Amino acid sequence: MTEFTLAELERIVARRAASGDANSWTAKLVAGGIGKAAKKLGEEAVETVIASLAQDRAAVVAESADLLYHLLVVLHMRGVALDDVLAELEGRTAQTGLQEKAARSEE
Ligand SMILES: N=c1c2ncn([C@@H]3O[C@H](COP(=O)(O)OP(=O)(O)OP(=O)(O)O)[C@@H](O)[C@H]3O)c2ncn1[C@@H]1O[C@H](COP(=O)(O)O)[C@@H](O)[C@H]1O
Repeated sequence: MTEFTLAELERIVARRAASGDANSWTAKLVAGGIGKAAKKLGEEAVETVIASLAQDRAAVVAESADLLYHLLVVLHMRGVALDDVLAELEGRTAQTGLQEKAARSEE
């Protein structure tokens, strides 16, 4: 299992966004503005849907990776931390009372 985390990718995105590096896709996306970045995110979402409907596992993995990366870029541009999203998800889990059950089933 990989040890790579979305938190790590979030930090990379922040670093590359600020780099101004002409070779950086992240810097290019950020320089293009939220409209273009959000449109790209939408395209990646659609490509993920198409891949999932085609039952193409490799494509689902690749498109999901594109989707998560572009989501992190848009979150960065909007000043939303990944932690805020995770806290929202955690809150929903707590609401349904499933958090403890999930933890127990791992024991
Ligand atoms: N995870 C990604 C990542 N996923 C996708 N992409 C880029 O997103 C771009 C768009 O993807 P597409 O599939 O749409 O490919 P495309 O050829 O541009 O297609 P179209 O424009 O024709 O639609 C491509 O240039 C991909 O390289 C990514 N670019 C960067 N990262 C991460 O960000 C880090 C920093 O990258 P740079 O900012 O480029 O230094 C990298 O080390 C990676 O960890």
